[in-house]
Amino acid sequence: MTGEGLYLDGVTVVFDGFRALNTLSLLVAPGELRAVIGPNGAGKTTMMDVITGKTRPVSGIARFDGHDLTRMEESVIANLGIGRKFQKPTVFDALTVFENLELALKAPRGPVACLRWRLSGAARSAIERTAEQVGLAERASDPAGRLSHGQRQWLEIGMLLMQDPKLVLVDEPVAGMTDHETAETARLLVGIAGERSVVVVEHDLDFVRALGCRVTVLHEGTMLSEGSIDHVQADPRVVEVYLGR
Ligand SMILES: Nc1ncnc2c1ncn2[C@@H]1O[C@H](COP(=O)(O)OP(=O)(O)OP(=O)(O)O)[C@@H](O)[C@H]1O
Repeated sequence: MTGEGLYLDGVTVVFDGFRALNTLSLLVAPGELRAVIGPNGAGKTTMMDVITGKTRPVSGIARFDGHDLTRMEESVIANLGIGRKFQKPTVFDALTVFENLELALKAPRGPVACLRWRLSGAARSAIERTAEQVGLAERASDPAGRLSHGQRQWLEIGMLLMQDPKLVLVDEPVAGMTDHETAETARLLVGIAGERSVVVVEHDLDFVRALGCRVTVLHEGTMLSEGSIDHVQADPRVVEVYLGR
């Protein structure tokens, strides 16, 4: 992997005089998997919003592979290769798993281009590879509407992967999942990092432990602690504001 990765330094976001982010700094290396935890209102969503260009900081640096994210439109940032998965999946229930992945594939745009668009062998293999990667190869011809809650989340992660992103942001992926699905999701996310950076916001600490990655704890819009899950769980400041509650 080449490039600078994600670089936030001194990022401050103010809503009506309230500092939702307060000089937040965060470095995520190319290929790194990072978990972000913190109490409600800590600024996790706002941080993701700054990275995708939805929210503008009043000060600080936000860069991805050297590109200044604070000056780019959301669509331009998406085209840089930053993909975001929200909590609620947006898959098409009537289409099969394969068709959902096909739709998400970078295809030529415009009506004429679409008419000429035929699924090439390479595209088909990419779809099959992704279905395998997200544990849905056996379900490729089933309508997405028949998938379980967890499988739908994986399909949406697969749809993001079809765009070949360099950075994937994932918001509370295991909320509402069974224990088995949660364990599988950890395995899936570990598997997709390496080729790309992955930032996961999550409250479920058993799941975060299963990710086996560096953990950043946010509190009141800034970084409170960072390190292995054992390190942050033993940090008295983290216990006081988050774990001890
Ligand atoms: N558009 C907005 N206008 C005003 N205040 C906002 C806005 N968006 C977020 N905030 C405030 O900023 C703070 C940080 O919110 P944020 O949603 O980023 O926290 P979070 O860590 O994602 O919380 P949660 O775990 O509950 O999702 C909160 O106090 C929230 O009320």
